[in-house]
Amino acid sequence: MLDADLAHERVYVKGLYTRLDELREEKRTQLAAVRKAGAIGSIQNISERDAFAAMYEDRLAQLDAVEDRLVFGRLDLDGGESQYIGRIGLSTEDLRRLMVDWRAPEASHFYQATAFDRQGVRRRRHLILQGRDVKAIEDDVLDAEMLADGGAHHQGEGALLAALNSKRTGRMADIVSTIQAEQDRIIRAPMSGALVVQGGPGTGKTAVALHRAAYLLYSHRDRLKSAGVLLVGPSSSFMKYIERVLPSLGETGVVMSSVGRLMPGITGVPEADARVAALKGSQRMVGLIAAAVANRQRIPATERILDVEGYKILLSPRQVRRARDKARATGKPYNEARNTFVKILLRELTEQLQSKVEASGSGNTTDRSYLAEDVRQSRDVRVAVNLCWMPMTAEKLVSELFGRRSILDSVAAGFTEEERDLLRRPVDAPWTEADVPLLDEAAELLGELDASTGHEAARRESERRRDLENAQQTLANIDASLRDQGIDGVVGAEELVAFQQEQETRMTAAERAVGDRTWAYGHIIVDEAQELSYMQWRLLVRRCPVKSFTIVGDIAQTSAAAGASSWGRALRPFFGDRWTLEELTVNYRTPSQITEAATRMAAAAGLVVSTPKAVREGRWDPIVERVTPAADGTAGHGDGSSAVVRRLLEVLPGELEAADGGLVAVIANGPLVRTAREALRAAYGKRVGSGAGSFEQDIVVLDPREAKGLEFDVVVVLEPSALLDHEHGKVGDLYVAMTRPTQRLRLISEGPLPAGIGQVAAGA
Ligand SMILES: Nc1ncnc2c1ncn2[C@@H]1O[C@H](COP(=O)(O)OP(=O)(O)OP(=O)(O)O)[C@@H](O)[C@H]1O
Repeated sequence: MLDADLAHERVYVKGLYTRLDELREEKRTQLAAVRKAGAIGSIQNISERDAFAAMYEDRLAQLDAVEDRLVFGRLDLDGGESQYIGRIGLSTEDLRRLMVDWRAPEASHFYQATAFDRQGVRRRRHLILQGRDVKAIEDDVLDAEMLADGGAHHQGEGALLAALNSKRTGRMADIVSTIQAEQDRIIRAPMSGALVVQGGPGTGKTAVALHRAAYLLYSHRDRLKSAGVLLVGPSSSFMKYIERVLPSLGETGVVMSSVGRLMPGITGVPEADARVAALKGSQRMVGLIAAAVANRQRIPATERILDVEGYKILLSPRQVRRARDKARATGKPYNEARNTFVKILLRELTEQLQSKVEASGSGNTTDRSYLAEDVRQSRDVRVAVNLCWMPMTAEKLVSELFGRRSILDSVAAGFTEEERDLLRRPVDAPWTEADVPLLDEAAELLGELDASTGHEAARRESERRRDLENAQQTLANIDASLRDQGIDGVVGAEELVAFQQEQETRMTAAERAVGDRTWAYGHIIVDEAQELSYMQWRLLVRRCPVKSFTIVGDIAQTSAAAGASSWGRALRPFFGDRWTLEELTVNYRTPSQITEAATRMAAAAGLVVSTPKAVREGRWDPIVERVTPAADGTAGHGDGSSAVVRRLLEVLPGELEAADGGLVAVIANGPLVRTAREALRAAYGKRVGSGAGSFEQDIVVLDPREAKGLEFDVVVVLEPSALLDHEHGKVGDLYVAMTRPTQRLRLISEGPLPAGIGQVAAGA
C-alpha cells in the first residue's frame, strides 16, 4: 500500500513536470516565432520586437524558477477529490486543473486545516522531492474515520523539522511547503491598512514578509500591477541574503531596497556614530530642513541698483518680499514656487525699464517683449534674483547645511552647540543612511529643479502611450506575418492585451519606480522595522500615501540608536491607532537550549524580550567559557582579545566539524572583529568572509549589526559582555548574536560573563 502510494505520486508528479516542460516549450516556440517574424522584415521596429522577446524570456524564466520542488502537497477532500498544491497553478490544455497555486484561496487549507478544524480536508500529504522524483511522502490524517480505517499512513521526520535541520547556505530559502498556520494567516491578511507583525527571533518574520509579498502580488495583481510593491530591509547584505526567495516563488516584480538606498541615485553608508544617527533620525529634523529651505530665500537688506542695457533700475527689499510672499502663497515646492517669484520680479523690473526707456525718449518703447528679454538676459538681474531665491537641489541644500558652519548656525537656533557639532560633516563626505531621509525631506520641499517638470512628465507619459500603440501595431504585424507562414494563433489578441499590461508593469513597478522618488507604491513591506527612525518612517509613508503596509520586526531586538522602543510610539505619528498587531510565537531557528540561555541573559539584563517557544530541541547545550588573560602579556587591545582569539583558534576546528559543511559565524564588537578576522584568515585563508554579504565562505566574522536578520549553523560570540556594554549596542546586540544559530552556540569571554549565562569549564 505504502509503495503503491509512492508509485502513484511519482507518476502524478512526473506528469506535472511534463506539463511544465510543455509550457516551457510553448513559450520557446513563441519566442522563436517572434524572432523569426522580425527577421523576415515584416516588423518595422526592432526594439519593439526585442520587447516581445523579452516578455517571452521573462515567462520562460518564471517557468524555470519553479523547477525546484514544483509541487509539495496534496489534499484529500471530503468530496473524494484530491488537489495538488505547488508553486504555480497548472492545467491541462483543455483546462483541467492539475495543480493549485499555493496562494489560491483553496490552497489555504493545506496550511490551516487541523484535526479540530478540518476545513473539508481528510488528509494532508507532504510530497518530498529530490530533483523531479518523489523521495518520500508524509501524511497528516485529519479525519478520524480515515484513521480508524486502519490504512497505512506515511510518517517521517516531519517536513518542517527536516527543513529546519537542513544546513544553511548563506542564502535564505523559501518556506512555501511548510508555512505554519499562524504564519499563513498573516501572509493572507487583507492588504489595506497597516499590519504589524511582531515576533521574537527566528519566528519567520522575514520568511512571512517575503511570502506575503508574493501572495499580495498574486491576489491583488490588478491593483499592484501598476503601483508595485516595495520591500525594505536593513542593509544591502540582508537584501542579498533574501534576494533569491521571491524569484523562487515565481515573483520578480517586487522592488527591493535597503534603507540606505531609498533615495534614487544615493547610496547611504551605515552611520558610524549612534548619536548622529539618533539626532538625524529625530522629528526635530523636519523643522531644521524646512528652516534650511526657507533660509535660501533672502530679502536683501538694502536696495540694489541693477544694470540693464545701460539703464539703471532698482530692486527694493519691499519688492522682493512681496514677490516672495506671493510665490510662497502658491503652496508649491521651493523650486517650482521660484518660477512665480522670478516671473513677478521680472515683470516689475520690465515695467521699470519701460518707464526708463520711455522717459529717455529713445528706443522702441512699444515692444515690451524685447524689454522683458533684456531684463531676463541682464547679468545683474540674474545674480540678484538668484541671491534672493537660488535654484537648489536636495544634495546641495543638505551638504551645505551640515558642511557650512554659517548656514547651520543661522538655522539651527534650537540645537545646542554639541548637537550642531554632531550634525556637522565635510561637504564632500559620503552620504549615510541617516542622511537619506533628510535628503528626501529636502527634495520634497524643494520639488523638481527643472521648471518644466510638469511638461516633462506629460511628455514621458505621451511617449509611453505612443510606445504601447506602436507595440500593438507591431504585434498585429507579427500575427499577420505568422498567419502568412501558416502559423496561427501563436500570438493572440488576449495575449496582446496581457502583454501590454505586463509591459506596463515591467516598466512601472520594477524599473520606473526604482528611479522615481515620487513613486507611490501600492504596498510597502518593511523588515526589521524596529530599527527605523522617525525620519525613515516619514520617508516610507511618503512612498505609499494610501498607507498600505506590512511592518515586520521585533521591538526587543532594536539596536539602532534612532530605532523604536515601542510600536505604538513609533507608528502613532503616521498611522494613529489605525494599525493591527499580529504576533508570531514559535521560534523555528534556534534550538530550545539556546533560546532559553538567550532569554535568561536578557531577563537578567532587564530587557523585555519576546520569548518565542522553540519548535525543536538541539543536540548541543550552549557552551560558555571564560579564558584567562594571556600569560605573555600580548593582550594587544587591552580587551583580552588575544586570549579570546587564541581560544577561538583552538575551538574552531571542532565547531567546523559540528557545522558539517554548514556555516560558522564569529560575532564580536569593535576592534575584536578585525583581530579575529585576521587571525582566522592566517589560519583558514579564503574560507573566511569579511562581514556580511560574503556567505560563499564557510566562516564569517561580523558584528551584531551585520548579523541582524541572518542565521548560521554555528555561532561563536567573542567577549559577550562587550556586546552588552557597548555604548549604543543595548542588550539587544548580545541577544541578537545569541539567537542567530540553528545548531550550536559558544561564548568565549575573558571579562566577566553577563548575568544569567551559566558557565562551563573552558575546553568544554
Ligand atoms: N514554516 C517554516 N518552515 C520552514 N522553515 C521556517 C518556517 N518558518 C521559519 N522558518 C525558518 O526559520 C528561520 C528563521 O526565519 P526568519 O529569518 O524569517 O525569522 P525572523 O523572525 O525574521 O528572525 P530574526 O528576527 O531573528 O531575524 C529561517 O531559516 C526560516 O527559513
